[in-house]
Amino acid sequence: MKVAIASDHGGLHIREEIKMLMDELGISYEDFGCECSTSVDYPDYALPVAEKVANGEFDRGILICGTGIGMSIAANKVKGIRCALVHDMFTAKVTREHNDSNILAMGERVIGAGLAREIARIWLGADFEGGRHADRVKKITDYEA
Ligand SMILES: O=C(CO)[C@H](O)[C@H](O)[C@H](O)COP(=O)(O)O
Repeated sequence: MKVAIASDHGGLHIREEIKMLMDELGISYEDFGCECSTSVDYPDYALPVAEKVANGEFDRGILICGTGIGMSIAANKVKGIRCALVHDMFTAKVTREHNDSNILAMGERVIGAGLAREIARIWLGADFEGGRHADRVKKITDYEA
């Protein structure tokens, strides 16, 4: 699995934590910034990552900002993206199993690095169940088309 990861200035610390986790898990990733701790605009990071996942260059994406909301709103504008904003471990699992989410968004001003790490670990390891959930996801992709 190849993961594209990015954050704005509000998500720098969790981004580093998730990169350490992926190193430990042997998951290949590319970091698309931001490079600085000064203020940047989350769409400049969410949209390129979402496009790289949508076009198949990467299998999954992880986006972090202050709340995760801006990143998720922007990413979900890209056709083919199902970005889930997650701040608990139950939802991390179910959004993979039921929604086949291909981008995970989290907010560093909402949860700590330890919980973010567990959420990412669960989300990266969970599989789509298909079946009735595939019919529901297809209704979304049909609408997009
Ligand atoms: O988009 C967001 C809010 O939904 C993100 O949390 C941003 O990180 C946040 O808006 C940045 O705020 P700042 O006051 O410019 O640091």
